[in-house]
Amino acid sequence: MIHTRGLTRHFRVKKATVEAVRGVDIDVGKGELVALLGPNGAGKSTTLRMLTTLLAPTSGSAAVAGHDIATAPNEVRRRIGFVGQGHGAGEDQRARDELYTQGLCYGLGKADARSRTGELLEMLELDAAADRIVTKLSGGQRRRLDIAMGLIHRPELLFLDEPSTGLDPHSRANLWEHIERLRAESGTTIVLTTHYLDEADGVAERILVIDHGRVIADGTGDELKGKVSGDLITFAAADEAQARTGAEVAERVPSANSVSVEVPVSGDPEVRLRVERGDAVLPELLRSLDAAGVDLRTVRVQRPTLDDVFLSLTGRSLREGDG
Ligand SMILES: Nc1ncnc2c1ncn2[C@@H]1O[C@H](COP(=O)(O)OP(=O)(O)OP(=O)(O)O)[C@@H](O)[C@H]1O
Repeated sequence: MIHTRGLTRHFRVKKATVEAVRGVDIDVGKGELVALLGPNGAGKSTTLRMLTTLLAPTSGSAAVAGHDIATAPNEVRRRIGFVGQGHGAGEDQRARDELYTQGLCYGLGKADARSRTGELLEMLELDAAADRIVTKLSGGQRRRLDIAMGLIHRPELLFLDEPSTGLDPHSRANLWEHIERLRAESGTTIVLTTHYLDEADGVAERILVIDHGRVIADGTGDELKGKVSGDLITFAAADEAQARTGAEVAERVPSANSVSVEVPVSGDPEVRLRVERGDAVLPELLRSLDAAGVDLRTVRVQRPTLDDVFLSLTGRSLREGDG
């Protein structure tokens, strides 16, 4: 559905060149739900704008929905839907009219535009809001209306640029339910951008991690996390001396690395270590800590997160740029 090779976009800003996207190769198959994950300014939106023919690449090529973005942009546009970061819907129309007009703009006949409008209002649970003026809709309803607008012409491929930004947690969860249902019902291929780790992890089947204009990792959430060295074990001891003894014990765990002791101003001192398989080493570690007389307060084993993945690839936390 998408094949890009060496896709690149530079911007001239005063006398400097901003390399927003630097030689990106992306392959997305039919029916996939793929997230482009990266911090602000990574090049996600610029990539999407090129794939949707809104922006010409500086170099490289891309075929989208079977057509070349440079030589057949109209063919591409006919087959895709794009929901950008702003609102697509106007201000003073009713939601239903907005959708219907959009259908006519895309060349649907009147009867088809009317029935498609009804279908989408139902699918995105906008029935109750259908006769309200667009500006009176809630943030979540407005975003769902944007998505309905992007879907009016039954595109094979839908691009969503940061669809949940600005929504409260409840509306975000609700939006994702709708997107997942839409996919299950229509098989639409979906490519979205996000800088929310939990969203990429929870919703996407495949994640492309983007940083400084390049794809630096590509895989399922589990595959990406599997590349990070191991699980994190954290245990709290009754006092600092015991925590230090605990850290010495932890150092002897065969696969242990990055053993550290953290002594918070309030609360119990903690020992952290990375191990290959947390569940496999925990029984022996607990026995050894007990034998060394460490009075344990709590123990946690955490699988790596996507933030650990990003940290191990870039040396920076994605959360630092999280809005
Ligand atoms: N029209 C433009 N002119 C100049 N520079 C631009 C333009 N559009 C984007 N950039 C720059 O290109 C880089 C990539 O921006 P882009 O918007 O693609 O990032 P992003 O990953 O989508 O970030 P965000 O999550 O903030 O939308 C940034 O440094 C941005 O400032």
